Amino acid sequence: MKKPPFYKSLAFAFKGLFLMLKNERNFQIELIAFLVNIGLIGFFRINYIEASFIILACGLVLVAEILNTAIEKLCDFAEPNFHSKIGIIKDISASAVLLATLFAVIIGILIYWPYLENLLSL
Ligand SMILES: Nc1ncnc2c1ncn2[C@@H]1O[C@H](COP(=O)(O)OP(=O)(O)OP(=O)(O)O)[C@@H](O)[C@H]1O
Repeated sequence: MKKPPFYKSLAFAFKGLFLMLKNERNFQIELIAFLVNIGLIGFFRINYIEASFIILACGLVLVAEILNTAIEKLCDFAEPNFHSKIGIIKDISASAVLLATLFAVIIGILIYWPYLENLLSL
């Protein structure tokens, strides 16, 4: 099969992103969390390095959610009925999102804490 040109591959990827935005509730929530963080970065005037860590942590959660959704869809396609192996694959896939979220929360606490203390002590 002939490889599609680069711009078409890009268009397919954007189509995938659009489908995530339109159909996946968890992805929508995580995107809102990312936007809230962008607001907090502006509000607290967080420095560039710390802001980069927050953006990276949020980005990893979103990427993990996309991969988890792709694996879930592949599972549903391969085995539409209940199957214990499918359950294990889906649980492991979901654990990637959980772990990325836990690390993002830890990073958030470590970075925002001094700014919060500063705000509350004024
Ligand atoms: N075909 C299946 N066979 C066995 N267990 C399944 C199957 N489908 C789902 N499960 C179990 O139910 C859980 C939830 O699966 P589901 O596909 O609904 O994902 P989800 O986490 O609810 O994601 P989303 O909210 O994106 O749909 C899985 O982690 C798995 O434990």
